Amino acid sequence: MSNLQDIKNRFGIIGNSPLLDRAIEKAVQVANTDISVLVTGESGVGKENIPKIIHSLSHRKHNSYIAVNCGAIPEGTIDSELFGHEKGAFTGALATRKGYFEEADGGTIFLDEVAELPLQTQVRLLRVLETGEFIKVGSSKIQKTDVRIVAATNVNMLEAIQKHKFREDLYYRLNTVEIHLPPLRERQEDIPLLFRKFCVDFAEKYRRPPVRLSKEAEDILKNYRWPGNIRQLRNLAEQISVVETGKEITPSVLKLYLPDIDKANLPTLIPNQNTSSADFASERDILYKILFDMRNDINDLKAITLELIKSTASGTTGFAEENASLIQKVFKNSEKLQGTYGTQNQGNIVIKENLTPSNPTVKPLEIQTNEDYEEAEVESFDNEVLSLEKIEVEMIKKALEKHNGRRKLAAEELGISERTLYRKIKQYNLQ
Ligand SMILES: Nc1ncnc2c1ncn2[C@@H]1O[C@H](COP(=O)(O)OP(=O)(O)OP(=O)(O)O)[C@@H](O)[C@H]1O
Repeated sequence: MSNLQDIKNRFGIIGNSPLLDRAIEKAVQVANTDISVLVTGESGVGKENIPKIIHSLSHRKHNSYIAVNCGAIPEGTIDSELFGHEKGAFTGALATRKGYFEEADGGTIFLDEVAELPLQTQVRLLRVLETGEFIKVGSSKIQKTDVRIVAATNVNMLEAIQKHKFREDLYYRLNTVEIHLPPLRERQEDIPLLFRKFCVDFAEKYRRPPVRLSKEAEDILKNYRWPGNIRQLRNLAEQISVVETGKEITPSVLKLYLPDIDKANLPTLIPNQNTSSADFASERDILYKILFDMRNDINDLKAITLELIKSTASGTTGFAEENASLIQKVFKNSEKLQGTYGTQNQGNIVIKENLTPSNPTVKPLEIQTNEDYEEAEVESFDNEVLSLEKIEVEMIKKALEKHNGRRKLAAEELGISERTLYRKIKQYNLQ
């Protein structure tokens, strides 16, 4: 199959812009070679489609296609994930395990967010690219694999090289052919097409009448900057399809949803007469921080419990001595946490869900103080308190919405690393 429209249909790609067509044509041309391809373009432009096209039109199509998000794998385990490990290579390596490069022998590996690879992994990757050789973690045996690599990035690689975050030699090996996907603002003609298609899909999914777009609203969509690209357009179409069901979308409706025109989708705090807006901002920051600290402590506690279970099961003693530092860390932190609550908020912080009229799927947070808490009706209040996990999901969604899907900025706002954010997006299936 090589007809452009057939390929678009097969992979659900919407759009007729010459820049998009050029990218797909290039993917078709290189598919049947083993050349390494680097797919570049901003976040949300549809880079994931390109390696799929390449694999399915290549002679490797009957073998494995493995997509790996390099940004989502913790640094400590990425070598083992990619190249495998021997039994006993590290604590927890209970058996020998194949890595993706061994699993994908004869097939294709898509390395998404390749710029996130740690430097030591870049060295291993360069070796696979040059010789097809790799060594499992904890082994000295050289193994061979025959894998086609397609990588993707939304960062400026030359800048990453300059900052010594990415190896220059690896960049040139990966970038034998570059396929660039244009940002949505450079594909204006595709915007109404994409929007309509997404709205029809969501109307079907949610069993509602589809919305219609007025000519004026269409012009606004075409001239908007779309910093989050197609991902942002898709999210917008979903929100509108659910909330404005069956309506004609006019500029005034549309403006409610475009984040840099209307900030209504950000978390809102219940105003307290004596509090300035600067205080609200810092209170929100403190809340973010407390929530993420709490989450980390819970994970540490889980680790201790697991160790405890294991040592009980195997009948070994000395658990407390062996884990003294971990135990100390967890309990020190929890004291700190109680102190923080006590001084910052003098009691309970209660977080409630609330629906906005403009968007019932987006739930801004309200923060209540102790006084409010005493006034609240306990029964209904119990139902409204969010679980920690739900709060975390909401926080992440808000931060992503606020920054139009730009994970770097969202991670900065949340006070977590980009890598942690990638993991959480995957964990909660947020994008
Ligand atoms: N041409 C297109 N037609 C229809 N849907 C598209 C198109 N391009 C992208 N999408 C959709 O947009 C969303 C984002 O695409 P994708 O995940 O491939 O972006 P990306 O460039 O890999 O982003 P990131 O760099 O953040 O990983 C996906 O839901 C995808 O299905």
